[in-house]
Amino acid sequence: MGITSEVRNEAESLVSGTILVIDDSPELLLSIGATLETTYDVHVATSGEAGLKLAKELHPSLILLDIIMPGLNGFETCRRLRQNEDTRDIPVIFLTSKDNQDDEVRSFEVGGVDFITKPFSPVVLRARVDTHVRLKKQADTLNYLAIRDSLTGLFNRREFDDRFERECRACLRAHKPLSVMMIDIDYFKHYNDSYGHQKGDNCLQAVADTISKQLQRGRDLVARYGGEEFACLLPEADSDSARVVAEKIRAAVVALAIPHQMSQVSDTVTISIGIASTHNCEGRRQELLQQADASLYRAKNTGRNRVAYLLEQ
Ligand SMILES: Nc1nc2c(ncn2[C@@H]2O[C@H](COP(=O)(O)OP(=O)(O)OP(=O)(O)O)[C@@H](O)[C@H]2O)c(=O)[nH]1
Repeated sequence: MGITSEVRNEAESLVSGTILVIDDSPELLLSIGATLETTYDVHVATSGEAGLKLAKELHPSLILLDIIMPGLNGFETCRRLRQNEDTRDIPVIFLTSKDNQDDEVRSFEVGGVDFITKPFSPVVLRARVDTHVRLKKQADTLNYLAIRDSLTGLFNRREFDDRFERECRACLRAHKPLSVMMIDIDYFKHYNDSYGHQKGDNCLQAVADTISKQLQRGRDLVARYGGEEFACLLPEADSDSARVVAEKIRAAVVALAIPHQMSQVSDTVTISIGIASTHNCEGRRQELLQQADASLYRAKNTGRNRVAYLLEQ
């Protein structure tokens, strides 16, 4: 099953997920828990401060947020949730008092998606929570698909370019190096010709998976950059470290031992890798990619199944 159908099934499955309720009233927490616990994993916080902390840890599908609480009130809590990158996309439903239209208007102004009036009807609470959790899952699915390649599940080229730009800025600020690698499967046209396109797709998935597994630092990333070409970004890695990683990736693909009877370098699938590194990527992203490509070209021309690099400049 491909990535697209997997995520679609997930999004269409019965509503479920984690709900965070932020309210200082024990009775209300109990009755909300009793209403939602059969379907959802319900967590509670009794203050805005505790709620902000839990929201970052749990990343819930939805937050139910009381307005009047000691310390941070609901509006301020929501404002802070929206300011934080980790929590800004979590939908918030406010719990408002009956007949307070100002609160209802304000709920939307600070970024709430809905409000429920206290005392609430369990049926209405359930219906609204289900609706917003379902919408959130659909939005997550679309966001996920927008940045992924559907065959391999890796980031797509556009996402690679976006992250490359951000990582360049971060490395510049921290005065750290950065390396990029272009990876290409050797004689892949012959592979398709002799084993068929489906086997070719399986091979691409296996190589993609193997590359991902060799990237161990949290900020390292790999994308499918073209048909049988992958690009890796290694923030804070100089040429020496990038070469170590590249060699590990090359060896791991050899270790897959996928038969390739039409390859002219081996009887199994191999890859070639080109590296470019820099200590100053200011305005040089395109140039770095071209250099990595030029290195890849050299790896191909000097025998394939090898790593070639340009020293950082
Ligand atoms: N199965 C499959 N093949 C693909 C996909 N995308 C690109 N390809 C194939 O990848 C092959 C790339 O071939 P070339 O660029 O000629 O290079 P190569 O045969 O790998 O030779 P070298 O790179 O010089 O070692 C082409 O035959 C494309 O059809 C894909 O999604 N699935």
